[in-house]
Amino acid sequence: MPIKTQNNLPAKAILENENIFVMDEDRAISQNIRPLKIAILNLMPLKEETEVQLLRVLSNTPLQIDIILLQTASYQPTHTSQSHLNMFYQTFDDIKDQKLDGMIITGAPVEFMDFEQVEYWEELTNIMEWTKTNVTSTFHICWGAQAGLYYHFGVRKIILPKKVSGIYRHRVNNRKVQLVRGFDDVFLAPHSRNTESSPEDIRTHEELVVLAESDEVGDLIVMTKDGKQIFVLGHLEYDRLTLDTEYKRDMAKGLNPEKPYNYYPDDNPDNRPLLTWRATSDCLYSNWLNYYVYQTTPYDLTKIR
Ligand SMILES: CC(=O)SCCNC(=O)CCNC(=O)[C@H](O)C(C)(C)COP(=O)(O)OP(=O)(O)OC[C@H]1O[C@@H](n2cnc3c(N)ncnc32)[C@H](O)[C@@H]1OP(=O)(O)O
Ligand SMILES: N[C@@H](CCO)C(=O)O
Repeated sequence: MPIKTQNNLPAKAILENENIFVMDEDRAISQNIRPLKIAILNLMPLKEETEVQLLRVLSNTPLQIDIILLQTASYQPTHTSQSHLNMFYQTFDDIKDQKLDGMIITGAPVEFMDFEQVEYWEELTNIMEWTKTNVTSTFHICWGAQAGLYYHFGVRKIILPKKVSGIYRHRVNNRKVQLVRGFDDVFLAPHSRNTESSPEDIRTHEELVVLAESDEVGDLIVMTKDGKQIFVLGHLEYDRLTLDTEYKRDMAKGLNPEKPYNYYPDDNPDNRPLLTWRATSDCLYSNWLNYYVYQTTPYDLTKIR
């Protein structure tokens, strides 16, 4: 660490309570290194929750990170207060003349729409196109990953017969690749989605490599061979209770959801879920920041190609 954000960002206080923001500004300045510039295009409706989750995983490295929070301009979010957005968020227009070391494009609950129906699709595709020349490595999550695979590689999105929700077992296909260095042969990771990116389309594209997959729910980690684009089709950033909240929300709506798989002790929703994916999540984000961002990015950002 440390992560540099505006001091009054609520996520900062939450993570300080977890002892995450451990280095003070004076020490950070005395280190005399260039902080990494990482933008988070936050497409999730519960933006503050996502901020906490992503800042937590990004903070598990010795690197200094400057965070830029981005919202869409062509779609105005409705579940995050305007004052929070005004205070902490910028739009693509504000930063498009900069170069960045890394960018994260989050998930979004728009799976059932065709990509082109999503109100900010044109803006998102402009951003994705821009990342190819202005960002060292871009990390896409869940719907953001499906959208990136579709935009960059034409990988189709397929609606599943029923929602995938739970903690699934995955295997690593090639542990020598740096993104999964330090992973165990098998590991657990959350998924929460009603769609998947076509496994056939992914496998027929020679630029794409599948690094981790599950017999039950398919692909989890896909990347381009050059590491410039990472696609994570699950939610390793999720908190202990995120799937629980989604399940109980859908119960309350009368949607009769299935219990998240392999999640509650004794499969009983009254029991506190065990956190079984945090070490993997920390390892994945640290590997990304280290090998695909820090070791790859030029000291002079204008030299990104
Ligand atoms: C597949 C994945 O990537 S998983 C990630 C998504 N998961 C989550 O977001 C989990 C948390 N979300 C939730 O629990 C719910 O979405 C809630 C409770 C926040 C809101 O649910 P509802 O009120 O039923 O949905 P609502 O119709 O208001 O739209 C929800 C979100 O869908 C998105 N959305 C809806 N319509 C559109 C549209 N036409 N274009 C673009 N985005 C849209 C927006 O992100 C919207 O939230 P926002 O306006 O705050 O950005
Ligand atoms: N994670 C999402 C899936 C829907 O896009 C939810 O259950 O809210």
